[in-house]
Amino acid sequence: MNRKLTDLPSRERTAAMPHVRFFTETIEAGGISPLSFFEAGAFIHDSHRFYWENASKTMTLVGIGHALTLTDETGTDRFDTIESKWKHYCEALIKEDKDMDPVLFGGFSFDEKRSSVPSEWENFSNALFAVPTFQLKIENGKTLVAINFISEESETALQFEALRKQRDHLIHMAQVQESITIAKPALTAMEELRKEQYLKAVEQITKKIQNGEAEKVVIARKLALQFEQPISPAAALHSVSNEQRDSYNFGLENGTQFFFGATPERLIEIKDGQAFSACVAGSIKRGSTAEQDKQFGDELLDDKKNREEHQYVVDMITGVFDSLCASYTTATRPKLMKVRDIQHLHTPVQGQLGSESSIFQFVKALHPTPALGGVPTTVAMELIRQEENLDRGYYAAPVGWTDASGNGEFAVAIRSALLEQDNAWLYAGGGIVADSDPIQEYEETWVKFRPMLRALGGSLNG
Ligand SMILES: C=C(O[C@H]1C=CC=C(C(=O)O)[C@@H]1O)C(=O)O
Ligand SMILES: [Mg+2]
Repeated sequence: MNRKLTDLPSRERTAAMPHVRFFTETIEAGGISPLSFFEAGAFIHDSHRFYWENASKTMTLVGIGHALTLTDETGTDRFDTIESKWKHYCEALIKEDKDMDPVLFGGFSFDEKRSSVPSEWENFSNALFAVPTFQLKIENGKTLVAINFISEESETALQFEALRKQRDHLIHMAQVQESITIAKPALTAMEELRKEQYLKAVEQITKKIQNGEAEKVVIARKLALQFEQPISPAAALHSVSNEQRDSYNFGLENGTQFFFGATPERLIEIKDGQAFSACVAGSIKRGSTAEQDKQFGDELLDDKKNREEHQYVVDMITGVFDSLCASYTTATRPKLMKVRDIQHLHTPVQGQLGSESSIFQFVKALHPTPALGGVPTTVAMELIRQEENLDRGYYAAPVGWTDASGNGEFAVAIRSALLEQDNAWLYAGGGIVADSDPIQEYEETWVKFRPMLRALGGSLNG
């Protein structure tokens, strides 16, 4: 194989990292349903799968099995840790021109200071990323399947041949045998956890903002759902893929747990030297008629509180682009972003990448944007820890992928849920500013729970 070194800037090898060789081999396959491939993967590599569908529906990724797993226990340096580990492996990559880049897919925790209170997120470290053993990518009408294989050994031909056989079996199952389980088990219980504490927190935070202790703080809350049967991750993905045609639909499997969602909010996309982000903050529900929908949208565009909530996000993201891009452009005023269950104020930002700016540097500089944290960021983070007192886990944090060439895309994992067998935890929050009203913010979180309630079969009426 001709060795093609990736052109990532070389970085001194992390001493503790093993000396490895990173093989990848791509074939073009006939039509494969990504969800059938995901489903078939359960028979080969249960508990180590991922799914990604971009919002524009131009690219779908499915990962089966872990050729490489990267985690972070430090918390504070989780972005740098994953970036340096990934660069180390990329430098060992051996690929031919016909091969697609291996992808690294995963998510980060929202907060480096994890809650000491036991929570459903205990089995998630501060970052969980994987290079899949079998990687399906559907883009530009092409269906590509790659084998990724990392080894410290010199003789790997037999292992690679065995992987080719598994790959062919996986493709055959996905094309011929698997049908997606779309059954939605009946909901047996739904609990609003600590509703009164949430309302109290919004009231307290609003007062603190009025007293000048902060300008904006996002406060979230949680629903706990119980079902008659365990929920199939493939069925959950099948629902969001059909119902949420304008969102990033994602799923990350970790043992018996599955974190998935349908988020409208891009954090950063890097493609061929261009950087793209989206300021999404300020919300109103969809109307029940086209006329009412337009009326609500116009109301949102003219609403002082929501425009203020939105502007904090624009100021912060354009500030990051100013520092990491050679140049950037943005819109002078927000437009409406209408997705299935809600409409938002939306200001896109686009820039020409600066020479040393990587996707992980953007993720580190952007997270948390004021759409998920607040202003000032450090003050808002402390107030979230004190008043919201919820282990957000990977909710509202960056989730997405990058490849060996520095391209990639991350969204923020809102409109999301964590599944474990017959349990589900759903998360939703909202930006609190001086003019916030606790009941209106509470109602807004019900609108944001809708995508996951719809996908899981819960009542949409709050
Ligand atoms: C924090 C959430 O939404 C954020 C993103 C868009 C609009 C928001 C809002 O209007 O409050 C929030 O900043 C969530 O959906 O849980
Ligand atoms: Mg809001």
